[in-house]
Amino acid sequence: MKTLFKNIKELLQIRDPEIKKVSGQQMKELPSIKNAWLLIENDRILDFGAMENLPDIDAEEIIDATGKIMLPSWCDSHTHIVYAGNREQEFADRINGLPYEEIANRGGGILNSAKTLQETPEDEVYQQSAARLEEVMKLGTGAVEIKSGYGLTEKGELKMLRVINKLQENYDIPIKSTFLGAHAIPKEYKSEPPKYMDLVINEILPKVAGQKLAEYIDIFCEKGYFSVKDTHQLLSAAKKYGMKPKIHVNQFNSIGGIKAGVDHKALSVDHLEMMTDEDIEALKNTETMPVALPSCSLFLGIPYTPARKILDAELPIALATDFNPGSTPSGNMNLVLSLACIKMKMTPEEAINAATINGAYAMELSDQVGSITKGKKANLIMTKEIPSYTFLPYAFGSNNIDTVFVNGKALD
Ligand SMILES: N=CN[C@@H](CCC(=O)O)C(=O)O
Ligand SMILES: [Zn+2]
Repeated sequence: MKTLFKNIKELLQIRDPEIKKVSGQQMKELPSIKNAWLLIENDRILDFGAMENLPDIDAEEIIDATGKIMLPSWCDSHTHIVYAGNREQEFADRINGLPYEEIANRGGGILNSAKTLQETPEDEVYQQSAARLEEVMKLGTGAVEIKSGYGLTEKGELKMLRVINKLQENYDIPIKSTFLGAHAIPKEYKSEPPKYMDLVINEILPKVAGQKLAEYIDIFCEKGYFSVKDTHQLLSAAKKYGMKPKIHVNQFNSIGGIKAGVDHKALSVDHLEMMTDEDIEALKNTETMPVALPSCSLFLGIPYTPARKILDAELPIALATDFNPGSTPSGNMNLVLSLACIKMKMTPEEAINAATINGAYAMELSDQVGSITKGKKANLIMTKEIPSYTFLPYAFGSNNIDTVFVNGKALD
């Protein structure tokens, strides 16, 4: 089945197949064709070009995209979409002056979500998570990473990862699975944290790997959570199973997590709200993608990742949502794009690159999604009639998407 899109106002993010990510100055450029056509066959991009050179094409379906912009779907490389219940009470507590750290110290936060997850039947966790996945797909997300980390017991962690696997089976977008057993130290291990690390490394990790439930390993490397030493220990253990690191670092403090991630050839280091010059240096000449999560900064009222400092160092950046019940109860990549421009001073071109091709890189999906490239998946966004692509981050809070295509099919 061939579908031809005609009269596209602008077709964005056209890349050669060998481009896997863009960095620094390169991020200022967003290659495009104005007044374009795009041909897809079944689930793949077949060809594209300028309307003035439109060849004779025999397509079963023709879609007139006059006034509309088309681009690859968002690639959200950091989420915790699988969880149970919500934490709106903590949201109200924070408004009343209780800090996020204090809520966590009182057994709320991640431990609160872990309790709910453990008490919720697997099917119910699946239903709640599937609803969130469908919501973000309609908002234009065409590839996503999902972490465990609200189980914090062998049973709970495996339950979460099975739910992620079931989502992978039942949904058509690429979904990557990450094991985040080292997300917080459960209450019963508070006096002996090394024993929890022992459980994660020697009991849970081998089962996760044995059952092939996750491709990546994650840890919350942060004061009060897990140390740099824990990080080295876990990442070394995971390497034996071929699991690459994608880790939570520098959210509240810079304690050496970035260097640890880079030493273990992390695919990505995520959060990065607190960045020292040494952290920037550690990222230079590496293959590790820095990932910023501006919706988390908005929701918690913490600093935004210093994007300009990172880009000025000629490093790349990817943007992701961090969708989770505690620090970011939103999986809206369109809002992420706006926040990146408004609060992190990224240009619209930089933000779109960060949310597409660089997001794909941070999930090792550059050969499938993240750009308009022949042979890539037809996971696409067609906007409403808008004046320019800058309107997308500019008109924050509005839904400017007309239709989302997954594997070439329009979502209803
Ligand atoms: N920072 C660590 N983990 C999550 C938040 C978890 C929660 O509060 O439930 C994050 O990425 O923001
Ligand atoms: Zn996170």
